[in-house]
Amino acid sequence: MTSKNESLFEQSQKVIPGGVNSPVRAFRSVGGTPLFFQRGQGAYVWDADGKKYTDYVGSWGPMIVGHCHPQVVKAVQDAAAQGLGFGAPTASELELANLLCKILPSLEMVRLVSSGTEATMSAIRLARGFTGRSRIVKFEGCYHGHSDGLLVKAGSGALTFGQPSSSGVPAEIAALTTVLDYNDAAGLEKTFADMGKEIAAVIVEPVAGNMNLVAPKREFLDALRNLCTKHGAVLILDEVMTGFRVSLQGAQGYYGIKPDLVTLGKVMGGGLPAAAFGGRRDIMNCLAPLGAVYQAGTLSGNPVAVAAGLTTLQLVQAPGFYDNLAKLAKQLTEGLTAAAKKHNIDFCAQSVGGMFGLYFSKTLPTSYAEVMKCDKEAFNRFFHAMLDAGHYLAPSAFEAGFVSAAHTEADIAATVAAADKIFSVWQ
Ligand SMILES: N[C@H](C=O)CCC(=O)O
Repeated sequence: MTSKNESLFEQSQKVIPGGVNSPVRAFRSVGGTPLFFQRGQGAYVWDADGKKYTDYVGSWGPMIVGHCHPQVVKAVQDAAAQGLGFGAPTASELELANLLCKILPSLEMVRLVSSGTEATMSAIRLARGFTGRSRIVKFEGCYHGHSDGLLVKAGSGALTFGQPSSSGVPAEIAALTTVLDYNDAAGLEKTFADMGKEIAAVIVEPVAGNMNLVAPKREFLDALRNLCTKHGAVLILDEVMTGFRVSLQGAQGYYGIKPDLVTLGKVMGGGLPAAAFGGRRDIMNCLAPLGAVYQAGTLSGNPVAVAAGLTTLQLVQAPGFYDNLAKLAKQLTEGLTAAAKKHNIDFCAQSVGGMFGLYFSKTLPTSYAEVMKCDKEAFNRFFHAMLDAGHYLAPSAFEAGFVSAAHTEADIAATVAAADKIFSVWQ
Protein backbone atom coordinates (compact mmCIF):
# COMPACT_ATOMS: atom_id res chain seq x y z
CA MET A 1 0.00 0.00 0.00
CA THR A 2 1.25 3.49 -0.82
CA SER A 3 1.75 5.63 2.26
CA LYS A 4 0.55 9.24 2.37
CA ASN A 5 4.21 10.34 2.36
CA GLU A 6 4.79 8.43 -0.87
CA SER A 7 1.62 9.71 -2.48
CA LEU A 8 2.37 13.33 -1.54
CA PHE A 9 5.93 12.97 -2.80
CA GLU A 10 4.73 11.56 -6.11
CA GLN A 11 2.34 14.49 -6.56
CA SER A 12 4.94 17.04 -5.44
CA GLN A 13 7.48 15.90 -7.99
CA LYS A 14 5.07 16.93 -10.75
CA VAL A 15 4.96 20.58 -9.68
CA ILE A 16 8.02 21.18 -7.46
CA PRO A 17 11.52 20.37 -8.80
CA GLY A 18 12.59 17.16 -7.05
CA GLY A 19 9.40 17.36 -5.00
CA VAL A 20 11.04 19.64 -2.41
CA ASN A 21 11.53 23.34 -1.78
CA SER A 22 15.10 22.91 -0.54
CA PRO A 23 17.31 20.12 -1.90
CA VAL A 24 18.55 18.64 1.38
CA ARG A 25 14.96 17.67 2.27
CA ALA A 26 14.82 15.23 -0.65
CA PHE A 27 16.34 12.14 1.06
CA ARG A 28 18.28 11.63 -2.20
CA SER A 29 21.59 10.84 -0.54
CA VAL A 30 20.09 8.60 2.16
CA GLY A 31 17.54 7.08 -0.23
CA GLY A 32 13.80 6.59 0.25
CA THR A 33 10.83 8.92 0.42
CA PRO A 34 11.08 12.25 2.25
CA LEU A 35 8.75 12.67 5.17
CA PHE A 36 5.92 15.16 4.79
CA PHE A 37 5.25 16.60 8.21
CA GLN A 38 1.81 17.53 9.43
CA ARG A 39 2.56 18.80 12.93
CA GLY A 40 5.10 19.23 15.71
CA GLN A 41 4.78 19.53 19.46
CA GLY A 42 7.70 19.94 21.86
CA ALA A 43 10.44 17.46 20.91
CA TYR A 44 8.22 15.49 18.53
CA VAL A 45 7.00 15.67 14.94
CA TRP A 46 4.33 13.64 13.15
CA ASP A 47 4.46 12.72 9.47
CA ALA A 48 1.59 12.58 6.98
CA ASP A 49 0.87 8.97 8.00
CA GLY A 50 0.54 10.02 11.64
CA LYS A 51 3.83 8.37 12.71
CA LYS A 52 5.56 10.12 15.61
CA TYR A 53 9.30 10.86 15.68
CA THR A 54 11.64 12.36 18.25
CA ASP A 55 13.04 15.29 16.28
CA TYR A 56 16.78 16.01 16.11
CA VAL A 57 16.52 18.34 13.10
CA GLY A 58 14.36 21.05 14.67
CA SER A 59 13.62 22.69 11.33
CA TRP A 60 17.43 22.74 10.77
CA GLY A 61 18.05 24.57 14.04
CA PRO A 62 15.41 27.19 14.83
CA MET A 63 13.17 25.10 17.13
CA ILE A 64 15.39 25.51 20.18
CA VAL A 65 12.45 25.76 22.61
CA GLY A 66 10.63 22.89 20.88
CA HIS A 67 7.78 22.90 18.41
CA CYS A 68 4.73 25.05 19.12
CA HIS A 69 5.94 26.49 22.41
CA PRO A 70 2.73 28.05 23.82
CA GLN A 71 4.34 31.46 24.45
CA VAL A 72 5.77 31.63 20.93
CA VAL A 73 2.45 30.57 19.38
CA LYS A 74 0.57 33.17 21.47
CA ALA A 75 3.00 35.94 20.50
CA VAL A 76 2.63 35.03 16.82
CA GLN A 77 -1.17 34.98 17.10
CA ASP A 78 -1.22 38.35 18.87
CA ALA A 79 1.13 39.91 16.29
CA ALA A 80 -0.84 38.48 13.36
CA ALA A 81 -4.04 39.93 14.76
CA GLN A 82 -2.45 43.39 14.62
CA GLY A 83 -1.35 43.13 11.00
CA LEU A 84 0.67 40.68 8.91
CA GLY A 85 3.10 43.24 7.58
CA PHE A 86 3.53 46.92 6.92
CA GLY A 87 6.79 47.31 4.99
CA ALA A 88 7.51 50.14 7.42
CA PRO A 89 9.27 50.53 10.78
CA THR A 90 7.62 49.05 13.90
CA ALA A 91 8.31 49.29 17.63
CA SER A 92 8.69 45.52 17.81
CA GLU A 93 11.55 45.45 15.29
CA LEU A 94 13.30 48.10 17.37
CA GLU A 95 12.80 45.90 20.44
CA LEU A 96 14.34 42.93 18.64
CA ALA A 97 17.27 45.02 17.34
CA ASN A 98 17.93 46.29 20.88
CA LEU A 99 17.76 42.79 22.31
CA LEU A 100 20.18 41.41 19.70
CA CYS A 101 22.64 44.24 20.41
CA LYS A 102 22.29 43.70 24.17
CA ILE A 103 22.96 39.95 23.96
CA LEU A 104 25.84 40.17 21.46
CA PRO A 105 28.44 42.80 22.38
CA SER A 106 29.90 42.64 18.84
CA LEU A 107 26.65 44.14 17.48
CA GLU A 108 26.79 47.92 17.61
CA MET A 109 24.14 48.10 14.91
CA VAL A 110 22.02 45.46 13.22
CA ARG A 111 19.74 45.20 10.21
CA LEU A 112 16.93 42.65 9.98
CA VAL A 113 16.40 40.53 6.88
CA SER A 114 14.37 37.39 6.19
CA SER A 115 16.84 34.54 5.63
CA GLY A 116 20.37 33.45 6.39
CA THR A 117 21.22 33.66 2.70
CA GLU A 118 20.14 37.30 2.64
CA ALA A 119 22.17 38.01 5.76
CA THR A 120 25.44 36.55 4.42
CA MET A 121 24.96 37.97 0.92
CA SER A 122 24.37 41.42 2.39
CA ALA A 123 27.31 41.17 4.80
CA ILE A 124 29.62 40.30 1.91
CA ARG A 125 28.43 43.26 -0.16
CA LEU A 126 28.83 45.54 2.84
CA ALA A 127 32.37 44.30 3.49
CA ARG A 128 33.26 44.93 -0.14
CA GLY A 129 31.75 48.41 -0.05
CA PHE A 130 33.52 49.23 3.21
CA THR A 131 36.97 48.03 2.16
CA GLY A 132 36.79 48.84 -1.56
CA ARG A 133 38.17 45.33 -2.19
CA SER A 134 36.59 42.42 -4.07
CA ARG A 135 38.05 39.10 -2.90
CA ILE A 136 36.42 36.99 -0.24
CA VAL A 137 37.86 34.01 1.59
CA LYS A 138 35.74 31.06 2.69
CA PHE A 139 36.47 27.52 3.85
CA GLU A 140 35.76 24.25 2.06
CA GLY A 141 32.59 22.57 3.33
CA CYS A 142 31.25 25.71 5.00
CA TYR A 143 27.86 26.79 3.75
CA HIS A 144 26.74 30.40 3.88
CA GLY A 145 23.47 30.25 1.97
CA HIS A 146 23.06 30.06 -1.77
CA SER A 147 24.20 33.42 -3.16
CA ASP A 148 26.55 33.07 -6.13
CA GLY A 149 29.94 33.91 -4.65
CA LEU A 150 29.35 31.70 -1.61
CA LEU A 151 28.32 28.58 -3.54
CA VAL A 152 31.93 27.65 -4.17
CA LYS A 153 33.03 24.37 -2.54
CA ALA A 154 30.05 24.76 -0.22
CA GLY A 155 28.56 22.39 2.34
CA SER A 156 24.99 21.39 3.25
CA GLY A 157 22.68 20.27 0.41
CA ALA A 158 25.28 21.31 -2.18
CA LEU A 159 27.78 18.89 -0.63
CA THR A 160 25.13 16.25 0.08
CA PHE A 161 24.33 16.03 -3.63
CA GLY A 162 27.92 16.27 -4.83
CA GLN A 163 27.52 19.79 -6.24
CA PRO A 164 29.61 21.90 -3.85
CA SER A 165 30.22 24.40 -6.65
CA SER A 166 26.91 25.14 -8.31
CA SER A 167 26.27 25.36 -12.00
CA GLY A 168 24.91 28.81 -12.89
CA VAL A 169 27.57 30.69 -10.93
CA PRO A 170 29.64 32.64 -13.49
CA ALA A 171 33.34 31.73 -13.41
CA GLU A 172 34.14 35.43 -13.04
CA ILE A 173 32.15 35.55 -9.79
CA ALA A 174 33.56 32.27 -8.43
CA ALA A 175 37.07 33.54 -9.22
CA LEU A 176 36.63 36.22 -6.56
CA THR A 177 36.19 33.55 -3.88
CA THR A 178 39.32 31.95 -2.43
CA VAL A 179 38.58 28.64 -0.73
CA LEU A 180 40.85 27.35 2.03
CA ASP A 181 40.87 24.34 4.37
CA TYR A 182 38.89 24.73 7.58
CA ASN A 183 41.12 24.84 10.65
CA ASP A 184 44.22 25.56 8.53
CA ALA A 185 45.74 28.62 10.21
CA ALA A 186 48.96 28.34 8.19
CA GLY A 187 47.01 28.30 4.89
CA LEU A 188 45.15 31.41 5.93
CA GLU A 189 48.39 33.17 6.87
CA LYS A 190 49.95 32.32 3.52
CA THR A 191 46.88 33.55 1.61
CA PHE A 192 46.99 36.87 3.45
CA ALA A 193 50.72 37.13 2.75
CA ASP A 194 50.07 36.51 -0.96
CA MET A 195 46.96 38.62 -1.54
CA GLY A 196 46.10 40.44 1.70
CA LYS A 197 45.45 43.76 -0.05
CA GLU A 198 42.73 42.18 -2.22
CA ILE A 199 40.76 40.53 0.58
CA ALA A 200 37.56 42.31 1.57
CA ALA A 201 36.33 39.67 4.00
CA VAL A 202 36.84 36.27 5.49
CA ILE A 203 33.55 34.50 6.16
CA VAL A 204 33.47 31.44 8.38
CA GLU A 205 31.12 29.23 10.34
CA PRO A 206 32.77 29.42 13.77
CA VAL A 207 31.57 25.84 14.30
CA ALA A 208 31.12 24.25 10.89
CA GLY A 209 27.66 22.68 10.87
CA ASN A 210 27.07 22.14 7.19
CA MET A 211 29.66 19.40 6.63
CA ASN A 212 28.42 17.43 9.64
CA LEU A 213 29.95 19.21 12.67
CA VAL A 214 33.59 20.30 12.65
CA ALA A 215 34.75 22.16 15.74
CA PRO A 216 37.26 25.01 15.35
CA LYS A 217 40.81 24.81 16.68
CA ARG A 218 41.87 27.66 18.96
CA GLU A 219 44.81 28.58 16.74
CA PHE A 220 42.45 28.81 13.74
CA LEU A 221 40.11 31.22 15.52
CA ASP A 222 43.04 33.33 16.70
CA ALA A 223 44.51 33.42 13.18
CA LEU A 224 41.16 34.53 11.73
CA ARG A 225 40.92 37.47 14.10
CA ASN A 226 44.58 38.51 14.03
CA LEU A 227 45.08 38.25 10.26
CA CYS A 228 41.88 40.13 9.41
CA THR A 229 42.88 42.93 11.78
CA LYS A 230 46.44 43.04 10.46
CA HIS A 231 45.40 43.20 6.80
CA GLY A 232 42.31 45.39 7.13
CA ALA A 233 39.87 42.65 6.07
CA VAL A 234 36.41 42.26 7.60
CA LEU A 235 35.94 39.12 9.71
CA ILE A 236 32.40 37.82 9.21
CA LEU A 237 31.30 35.15 11.65
CA ASP A 238 28.39 33.32 10.09
CA GLU A 239 26.38 32.50 13.19
CA VAL A 240 23.16 31.66 11.36
CA MET A 241 23.44 28.18 12.83
CA THR A 242 25.52 28.73 15.98
CA GLY A 243 23.87 32.00 17.09
CA PHE A 244 21.83 31.49 20.30
CA ARG A 245 22.48 27.77 19.75
CA VAL A 246 25.91 26.90 21.17
CA SER A 247 25.49 29.50 23.93
CA LEU A 248 23.37 32.61 24.48
CA GLN A 249 26.18 34.62 22.85
CA GLY A 250 26.67 32.04 20.13
CA ALA A 251 30.10 30.80 19.10
CA GLN A 252 31.62 34.27 19.60
CA GLY A 253 30.74 34.02 23.30
CA TYR A 254 31.55 30.32 23.56
CA TYR A 255 35.06 30.75 22.13
CA GLY A 256 35.69 34.40 22.94
CA ILE A 257 36.24 35.76 19.43
CA LYS A 258 34.99 39.17 18.29
CA PRO A 259 33.87 39.49 14.66
CA ASP A 260 33.60 42.72 12.67
CA LEU A 261 30.29 41.55 11.24
CA VAL A 262 28.03 38.70 12.27
CA THR A 263 25.19 37.01 10.42
CA LEU A 264 22.22 35.53 12.31
CA GLY A 265 19.12 33.51 11.44
CA LYS A 266 17.39 30.30 12.52
CA VAL A 267 16.90 30.62 16.35
CA MET A 268 16.47 34.40 16.17
CA GLY A 269 13.33 33.88 14.07
CA GLY A 270 11.87 31.22 16.36
CA GLY A 271 10.90 29.16 13.30
CA LEU A 272 9.62 32.05 11.15
CA PRO A 273 11.65 33.80 8.43
CA ALA A 274 13.76 36.33 10.35
CA ALA A 275 17.50 36.84 10.10
CA ALA A 276 19.97 39.68 10.60
CA PHE A 277 23.44 40.97 9.98
CA GLY A 278 25.28 43.53 12.07
CA GLY A 279 28.46 44.53 13.81
CA ARG A 280 30.79 47.51 13.88
CA ARG A 281 29.05 50.88 13.63
CA ASP A 282 31.60 52.30 11.16
CA ILE A 283 30.91 49.41 8.79
CA MET A 284 27.12 49.34 9.27
CA ASN A 285 26.94 53.08 8.59
CA CYS A 286 27.98 52.33 4.99
CA LEU A 287 24.51 50.86 4.37
CA ALA A 288 21.81 52.77 2.47
CA PRO A 289 20.10 55.11 3.25
CA LEU A 290 23.16 56.45 5.15
CA GLY A 291 25.86 55.08 2.89
CA ALA A 292 26.38 53.83 -0.64
CA VAL A 293 25.96 50.07 -0.08
CA TYR A 294 22.43 49.17 -1.13
CA GLN A 295 20.45 46.47 0.65
CA ALA A 296 16.67 46.20 1.10
CA GLY A 297 13.68 43.91 1.70
CA THR A 298 9.88 44.26 1.61
CA LEU A 299 9.52 41.60 4.31
CA SER A 300 12.49 42.68 6.44
CA GLY A 301 11.46 43.05 10.08
CA ASN A 302 8.10 41.38 9.43
CA PRO A 303 6.12 41.83 12.66
CA VAL A 304 4.91 38.23 12.93
CA ALA A 305 8.42 36.82 12.46
CA VAL A 306 9.78 39.43 14.85
CA ALA A 307 7.24 38.36 17.50
CA ALA A 308 8.32 34.72 17.19
CA GLY A 309 11.99 35.73 17.42
CA LEU A 310 11.55 38.10 20.35
CA THR A 311 9.65 35.52 22.39
CA THR A 312 12.14 32.76 21.59
CA LEU A 313 15.04 34.99 22.59
CA GLN A 314 13.27 35.80 25.87
CA LEU A 315 12.77 32.09 26.58
CA VAL A 316 16.41 31.14 25.94
CA GLN A 317 17.53 33.68 28.56
CA ALA A 318 15.97 31.58 31.36
CA PRO A 319 18.61 30.61 33.95
CA GLY A 320 20.27 27.28 33.12
CA PHE A 321 18.77 27.10 29.61
CA TYR A 322 22.07 26.51 27.81
CA ASP A 323 23.53 24.27 30.53
CA ASN A 324 20.52 22.00 30.13
CA LEU A 325 20.77 22.06 26.32
CA ALA A 326 24.47 21.20 26.40
CA LYS A 327 23.82 18.44 28.93
CA LEU A 328 21.17 16.85 26.70
CA ALA A 329 23.40 17.02 23.62
CA LYS A 330 26.25 15.45 25.60
CA GLN A 331 23.99 12.72 26.95
CA LEU A 332 23.10 11.89 23.34
CA THR A 333 26.62 11.89 21.90
CA GLU A 334 28.17 10.05 24.86
CA GLY A 335 25.33 7.51 24.89
CA LEU A 336 25.64 6.81 21.15
CA THR A 337 29.44 6.59 21.37
CA ALA A 338 29.23 4.09 24.25
CA ALA A 339 26.63 2.00 22.41
CA ALA A 340 28.80 1.83 19.28
CA LYS A 341 31.88 0.96 21.33
CA LYS A 342 30.02 -1.89 23.06
CA HIS A 343 29.36 -3.42 19.63
CA ASN A 344 32.82 -2.63 18.16
CA ILE A 345 31.59 -0.15 15.57
CA ASP A 346 33.81 2.62 14.23
CA PHE A 347 31.72 5.55 15.33
CA CYS A 348 32.25 8.75 17.25
CA ALA A 349 30.22 11.84 18.13
CA GLN A 350 30.64 15.27 19.67
CA SER A 351 28.55 18.24 20.68
CA VAL A 352 29.09 21.97 21.05
CA GLY A 353 26.32 23.45 23.19
CA GLY A 354 23.01 22.37 21.68
CA MET A 355 24.36 21.09 18.35
CA PHE A 356 25.98 17.75 17.64
CA GLY A 357 27.78 15.68 14.99
CA LEU A 358 27.72 11.90 14.41
CA TYR A 359 30.48 10.21 12.39
CA PHE A 360 31.03 6.65 11.24
CA SER A 361 34.74 7.08 11.75
CA LYS A 362 37.35 6.15 14.38
CA THR A 363 38.27 9.79 15.04
CA LEU A 364 36.56 13.17 15.10
CA PRO A 365 37.08 15.00 11.77
CA THR A 366 38.76 18.40 11.89
CA SER A 367 38.46 19.32 8.19
CA TYR A 368 36.39 18.75 5.06
CA ALA A 369 38.88 16.12 3.86
CA GLU A 370 38.48 14.16 7.08
CA VAL A 371 34.68 14.42 6.97
CA MET A 372 34.82 12.93 3.47
CA LYS A 373 36.60 9.87 4.86
CA CYS A 374 33.68 8.99 7.17
CA ASP A 375 31.57 6.01 6.08
CA LYS A 376 28.59 7.64 4.37
CA GLU A 377 26.86 4.34 3.55
CA ALA A 378 26.97 3.37 7.22
CA PHE A 379 25.37 6.69 8.11
CA ASN A 380 22.61 6.13 5.54
CA ARG A 381 21.80 2.69 6.98
CA PHE A 382 21.84 4.08 10.52
CA PHE A 383 19.61 6.99 9.48
CA HIS A 384 16.93 4.67 8.09
CA ALA A 385 17.07 2.24 10.99
CA MET A 386 16.64 5.17 13.41
CA LEU A 387 13.83 6.60 11.33
CA ASP A 388 12.00 3.25 11.39
CA ALA A 389 12.42 3.26 15.17
CA GLY A 390 10.88 6.77 15.38
CA HIS A 391 13.98 9.00 15.70
CA TYR A 392 14.38 11.71 13.06
CA LEU A 393 18.01 12.66 12.30
CA ALA A 394 19.06 15.00 9.49
CA PRO A 395 18.72 13.10 6.19
CA SER A 396 22.36 13.71 5.26
CA ALA A 397 25.76 12.67 6.59
CA PHE A 398 26.83 16.29 6.11
CA GLU A 399 24.52 18.14 8.48
CA ALA A 400 24.79 18.83 12.21
CA GLY A 401 21.95 17.76 14.51
CA PHE A 402 20.12 19.76 17.19
CA VAL A 403 18.47 19.18 20.53
CA SER A 404 15.82 21.45 22.04
CA ALA A 405 14.84 22.42 25.54
CA ALA A 406 11.70 20.33 25.02
CA HIS A 407 13.76 17.12 24.83
CA THR A 408 13.93 15.24 28.12
CA GLU A 409 16.61 12.93 29.44
CA ALA A 410 14.08 10.12 28.87
CA ASP A 411 13.76 11.12 25.17
CA ILE A 412 17.52 10.98 24.76
CA ALA A 413 17.77 7.67 26.65
CA ALA A 414 15.12 6.19 24.32
CA THR A 415 17.10 7.38 21.26
CA VAL A 416 20.31 5.87 22.64
CA ALA A 417 18.49 2.59 23.42
CA ALA A 418 17.18 2.47 19.83
CA ALA A 419 20.72 2.99 18.49
CA ASP A 420 22.07 0.32 20.83
CA LYS A 421 19.54 -2.16 19.42
CA ILE A 422 20.51 -1.22 15.85
CA PHE A 423 24.22 -1.49 16.63
CA SER A 424 23.69 -4.92 18.28
CA VAL A 425 22.84 -6.44 14.86
CA TRP A 426 25.16 -4.16 12.81
CA GLN A 427 27.29 -5.85 10.19
N1 LIG B 1 22.16 23.18 6.33
C1 LIG B 1 21.07 23.90 5.73
C2 LIG B 1 20.90 25.15 6.49
O1 LIG B 1 21.52 25.43 7.43
C3 LIG B 1 19.85 23.07 5.72
C4 LIG B 1 18.61 23.78 5.32
C5 LIG B 1 18.36 23.78 3.86
O2 LIG B 1 19.24 23.97 3.05
O3 LIG B 1 17.20 23.59 3.50
